[in-house]
This record gives sequence, structure tokens and C-alpha cells, in this order.
Amino acid sequence: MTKPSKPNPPHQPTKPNQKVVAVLGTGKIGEALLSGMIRSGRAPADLLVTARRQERADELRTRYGVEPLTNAEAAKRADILILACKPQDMASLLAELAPHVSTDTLVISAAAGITTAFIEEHLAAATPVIRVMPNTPVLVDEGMSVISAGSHATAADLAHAEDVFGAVGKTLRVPETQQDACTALSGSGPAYFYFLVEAMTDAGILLGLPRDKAHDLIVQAAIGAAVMLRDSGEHPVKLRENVTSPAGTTINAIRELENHGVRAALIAALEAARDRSRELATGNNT
Ligand SMILES: NC(=O)C1=CN([C@@H]2O[C@H](COP(=O)(O)OP(=O)(O)OC[C@H]3O[C@@H](n4cnc5c(N)ncnc54)[C@H](OP(=O)(O)O)[C@@H]3O)[C@@H](O)[C@H]2O)C=CC1
Ligand SMILES: O=C(O)[C@@H]1CCC=N1
Repeated sequence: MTKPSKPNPPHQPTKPNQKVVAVLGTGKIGEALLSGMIRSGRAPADLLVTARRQERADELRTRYGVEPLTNAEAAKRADILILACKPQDMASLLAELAPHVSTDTLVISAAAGITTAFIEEHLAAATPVIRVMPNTPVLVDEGMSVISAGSHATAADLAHAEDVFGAVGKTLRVPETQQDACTALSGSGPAYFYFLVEAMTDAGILLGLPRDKAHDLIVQAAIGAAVMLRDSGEHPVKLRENVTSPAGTTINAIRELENHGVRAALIAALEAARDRSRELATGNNT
């Protein structure tokens, strides 16, 4: 495509050198990122959002004090566009954006599977594109955002992406060939832990505990285990061995987990998530 020029003067940020960021497709992850950017000190006036339904636009205006725009307006005004629609909506969003995105604009996609090459094909030649896989703990500033540069993204573009996503958790640069695997581990990862907590809470009910107590016990065990995994410097095998007393209770539970193939199930589950990310690469997979 030929390079469109920026028809409108760019939006003036409230802080010098502050990039104006637009979130296009403000659903679950888009809203989580928006709230995180506001918490990290970006002024709502430097944040643009788009929504395709009036009801959603009204919600965002009320909750965050942002003024929802059309995708075209956001593309004209922002320095950084974060595309947070579903992979299946990406081709139509890019078609809408293409006439308005200048090559000065950094385009960041958070969509599972969608490659930087796919986005580059839909925009003007040399548009810098970055692929990021965040996860929902960005809502509590404990996110993990895995970042890969497209063919025209510079070191400065990567630094801008790390600035935005680093405000709401950790960031990690990987080659784009690893993004589908990272999506399976990290993007989807929180869901597996919620699933385990849900299942273990049910076990507490079976063992006769009230649901709220069972929930609190399992959540605190999860928090304690997570902090030890992060801070102790010990391998997970060692941490598990420390819990597993000879002829005690834990080994009986571990034997059942192995008998039921839980380890193999987790490996197969993450492989299936990786495969689905690959299938979504063109965005036309329902
Ligand atoms: N949820 C998660 O944990 C993570 C999701 N992602 C990725 O983020 C993306 C969004 O996922 P998620 O937030 O769960 O999905 P949601 O359905 O909650 O959000 C998608 C949003 O995009 C909006 N949208 C779609 N097309 C347009 C358009 N043309 N213009 C403006 N807005 C549009 C939708 O509007 P409407 O409400 O009208 O449908 C919706 O609000 C996906 O690509 C997913 O792969 C990445 C990491 C983690
Ligand atoms: O389930 C999904 O497709 C998205 C991508 C990673 C987490 N949620």
C-alpha cells in the first residue's frame, strides 16, 4: 500500500515526550490495559479508545473519563495503536484503519495468532508493527507481556512497547516464532490456575468444608506457592518435595494425580492451545 499522510495535527499529549496511545477494541484485555495505563500515571487525555457499540462507549467514558472515538479518528491522532479485537475481527479492523495509519505510527497487536506479517500486509509499507501477548493479571500490575518485533519495528519501537506494557507487569522479548507457544503458556496461563482453584474448591466441598472457607484456603495456598516459586530460588521439584513427607498425606494425592494423567493432560492442553494460536494466524478461523 502507498503511505498515507497524517491529515490531522497529532493529539497534543499532556506531558512532554508522552506518547498518545489508543486502544482499539476495548473488551476484556483492552479495558485491562486501559485501566493499567491510567493507574501507571498516564492521563486519560493521553489515552484514546474505540468501541463499536454506543453502550460500551458510554461505559468506558463513565469508568475512565476517556472520550471514545471512531477507529479512523484514533488512528489519525495516536502515536501508538494497540489492536485488541479478536483475531477473527482483525482483517476488517485493519481494512478500516489502513487509509489513516501513517508510517510514524507504531501498531501493536495483542491478538492471539495474528502475525506481524499479516498486519504489515494490510498497512502501508514500512509501518512499524509489534506483536504482544499480554495476560489478564495486567489488571493487578502482575501481567506478563511477551513482545516480538515485526520487520520494520526499531529498538525505539520495542522500548515504547515495553514502556506501555511494563507499567502493568513484566515483559519478555521473544522471537516471533515462539509467540504461539508463549500464548499457550502465558496468555492463556491464568485460566489454567483458575480452573485448578475451582476444581480444588470442589474437592474441599466433597471433604465437608464450606465453600467460602475452601476457596480461601486454596487461594492462599496458591498465593503462598506462587510467591515461593518466584522468590525462593528453588526448583519446583524441590519445593514439592519439601511438602511431601514420607508416608504422609501429600504423596497419596500426588499418586492420584499421576494415576489420572494430570501431567500428560497439562502437556496436551498447552499443545492444543499452541495449535489453536497457529490456526488463528490468518484471522479467518471461526
Ligand atoms: N482475554 C485475554 O486474557 C487475552 C486476550 N488477548 C487477545 O486480545 C484480543 C481481545 O480478546 P478479549 O478482550 O478477550 O475479547 P473481547 O471480545 O472482550 O474484546 C474484543 C473487543 O473488540 C471490540 N471490537 C471488535 N471489532 C472492533 C472494531 N472494528 N472496532 C472497535 N472495536 C471492535 C469488541 O467490541 P464488541 O464489544 O462490540 O464485540 C470487543 O469489545 C483477542 O485478540 C485475544 O486473542 C490477548 C491476551 C490475553
Ligand atoms: O483465549 C484466547 O484466545 C485469548 C488469548 C490468550 C488468552 N485469551
